[in-house]
Parts: sequence; C-alpha cells; structure tokens
Amino acid sequence: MERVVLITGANSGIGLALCERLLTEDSQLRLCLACRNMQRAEAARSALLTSHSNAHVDLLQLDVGSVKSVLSAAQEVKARYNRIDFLYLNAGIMPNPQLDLNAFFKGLFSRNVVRMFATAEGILTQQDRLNSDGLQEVFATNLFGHFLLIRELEPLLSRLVWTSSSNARPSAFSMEDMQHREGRESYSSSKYASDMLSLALNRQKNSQGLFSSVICPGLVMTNLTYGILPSFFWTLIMPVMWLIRIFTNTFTLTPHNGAEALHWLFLQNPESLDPRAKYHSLTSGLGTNYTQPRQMDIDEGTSDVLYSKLLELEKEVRRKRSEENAEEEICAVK
Ligand SMILES: NC(=O)C1=CN([C@@H]2O[C@H](COP(=O)(O)OP(=O)(O)OC[C@H]3O[C@@H](n4cnc5c(N)ncnc54)[C@H](OP(=O)(O)O)[C@@H]3O)[C@@H](O)[C@H]2O)C=CC1
Ligand SMILES: CC(C)CCC[C@@H](C)[C@H]1CC[C@H]2C3=CC[C@H]4[C@H](C)C(=O)CC[C@]4(C)[C@H]3CC[C@]12C
Repeated sequence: MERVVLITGANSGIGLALCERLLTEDSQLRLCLACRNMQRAEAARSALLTSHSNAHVDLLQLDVGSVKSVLSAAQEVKARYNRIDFLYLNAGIMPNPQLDLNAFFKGLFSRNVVRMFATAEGILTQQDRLNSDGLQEVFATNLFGHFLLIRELEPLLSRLVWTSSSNARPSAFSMEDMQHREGRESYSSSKYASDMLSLALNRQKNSQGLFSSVICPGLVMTNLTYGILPSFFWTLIMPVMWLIRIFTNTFTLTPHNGAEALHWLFLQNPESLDPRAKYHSLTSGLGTNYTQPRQMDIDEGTSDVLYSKLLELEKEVRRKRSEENAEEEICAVK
C-alpha cells in the first residue's frame, strides 16, 4: 500500500535531505512537500525527481506561521488524502541570531566546552517579533502552527516526528510566558515546548493510535546555521568545524547526516519507542551515522499543562479567525 508522508519545511536543509532519504528507502512513497514558498518548493520537487524519476512528489502551500494558511492547507490535505502515515514537523526558524563571543571564548576554556558546541548553551540569543496573528513569530512557526495542523488533521494521523534541538532547555521556557515574549531565547523555548508537547500528545493520544517522537539533527550546515555568522566567517572556520567533527559526534554537519534520526524513526515500530527520549542523529569520527536516544528533562504534569494552554490558545485564534471571516464576507457583500 502506498504510504503518504507530509513534511513541513521540505524545500531545503534537513527537510529536503529527509525527502531524498525516504525516496531511496521506499520508491512507492507519496511525499507531500509542505512549503511556504512555491518557487522553492518547485525547485525542491525538480531536484527530487532528477534523482528519483518515478517518485510521487506533491506540493502543498503552507506557511506554518500563519493561522489562516494552516487552516486552509489542512482543508486541502483532507480533500487530497485519506490518511497521512507520517507527519514530519520540521519547519523552523531562528530569526536575528546573536552569538555572544565573550561567552563563547570563556566557554572554550571551560569544562563545558563540549556541551557548548553541542547545545550552544549560554552563547546564542535571538530577537523575536509579533506576527500578523498577534503571536510571537518563533512560537507560531516552530510550535503553534504545527500544533494547529495536528489538531486539524488528527483523524488522518498515526505518526508525528518533531525536528527539535539539543538547544532546547527547560530554563529558557516559562509556562507564564509560553510564547517567550519577554526573553531572548525564543528558539530554545520553542524547541523545549515541542519536546513537552510531544510527550503530552503521547500521553493523550497513544491509546487512539497516534504516536509522537522528537529528534535532534546535531549541528548541521543549513540556511538556518549560515544565518548565525557572516558567510566569509563560515568559510574561514569550516576547516575547524570538520576538525571538531572528528572528536564530537553531534557535529553531523551535512543535511543527509542530520536527517539520520528522522529516517531511522521511519523504520521503527512506534510501540518500541520511548516517549521521554529525544532521538539524536550522530556521526562518528569515521563518518558513520547512527541514532541514539537520550532522556529528556521533562515533567509529565508540566507537559499536560502546556497542552491545555495550547488548546485554550487554539480556541482563541479560531474565534478570532471566524470573526475575521465574517467581516470579510460583509465587505464582499458591500
Ligand atoms: N541546522 C541545525 O544545526 C539544526 C536545525 N534544527 C531544526 O531543523 C529544522 C530544519 O532546519 P534546517 O534544515 O536546519 O534549516 P533550513 O533553514 O534549511 O530549513 C528550514 C525550513 O523550514 C521552512 N520554514 C521556515 N519557516 C516556515 C514557515 N513559516 N512555513 C513553512 N515553512 C517554513 C523553510 O522554508 P523557506 O525556505 O521558505 O525559509 C525551510 O524549508 C528546524 O526546525 C531547525 O530548528 C535543529 C537543530 C539543529
Ligand atoms: C567563533 C567561531 C570560531 C565558532 C563559532 C561556532 C558557533 C557559531 C557554533 C558553536 C555551537 C553551534 C551550535 C550548536 C547547537 C545548534 C543547535 C542544536 C540548533 O538547534 C541550531 C544551531 C546550533 C545552535 C549551532 C549554531 C552555531 C554554533 C553556536
């Protein structure tokens, strides 16, 4: 039977590499690339068809950071497919990243150096902003848009896989400020929230046959990471990055390597997976890829609270959306 796999943020980086890997694994697959920019989506589709000429690759317009776009994309998915075997929640942003060089050089000579390179803890901040729905952009894109998509497609779904990060930290997240309006670590906060949401979804939905997992791709050179430093700087330090890679298995570096855990999960029986584990893509010094589960620092009660708060916010945005629809209809009649 043809399996249907929908991937958000599939037009570049880890998402695109995952598409390549899944088509190599199963040429009968129906892939749906959910992307906000259709030109980039078309380019990705052409690249996939160059290496897999008989592949079934569909495109779906989806801006996961916009409530209106998520709701209309979900309608389109329901019209097109009877079921989605895997939904990869991969799209993500890290806007206006700032590297604290002072903290970085201090970290270089501390006991935490390996941890710093694996998680960027204490050296990376972002500047977030409000989007047109009145939500914080990073929260809306990395977490809430995906949550709304899951809620819309729930009857069609059986497996969810989140591209989280080892940058996810409990101390960056606050339940009183789940959108991270106050702080400067919106990326870390949104990724920790996705870890919690995955656990909560497992607690609420496993009995109905829906399973959720989270992965960390390691440090991968993609548009997201290239945005952190000026491009000449990356060119300069690239040899150093490849050297560090020999000693640090989290430096997966290529999107193909980074997609290892996403691909591995595709091959696993969901009942055999640990809902409290984050599955890490790792690459050995000799270049061998493997997946390793690591326990997440997460409390079940807190993740249930987050789930309830997201349901409340969902109600609110749906109410706002229907008011806007009504206004648009009135304007159209006039
Ligand atoms: N690179 C790394 O080292 C790490 C990455 N990650 C995570 O991996 C995931 C993939 O990122 P990566 O491949 O690195 O980076 P890329 O920037 O290459 O990929 C991000 C993808 O998400 C898409 N996207 C962003 N915003 C939206 C939106 N509003 N609606 C729909 N699609 C959107 C982008 O589309 P567009 O081309 O239109 O911008 C792009 O296809 C992210 O969730 C990231 O947080 C986690 C840990 C480490
Ligand atoms: C000044 C240079 C000599 C070296 C600068 C290196 C930094 C730019 C990078 C060091 C650690 C990197 C990161 C670690 C974790 C990633 C995380 C898992 C993620 O989700 C996104 C990217 C990372 C934050 C990444 C970003 C670059 C570093 C900070």
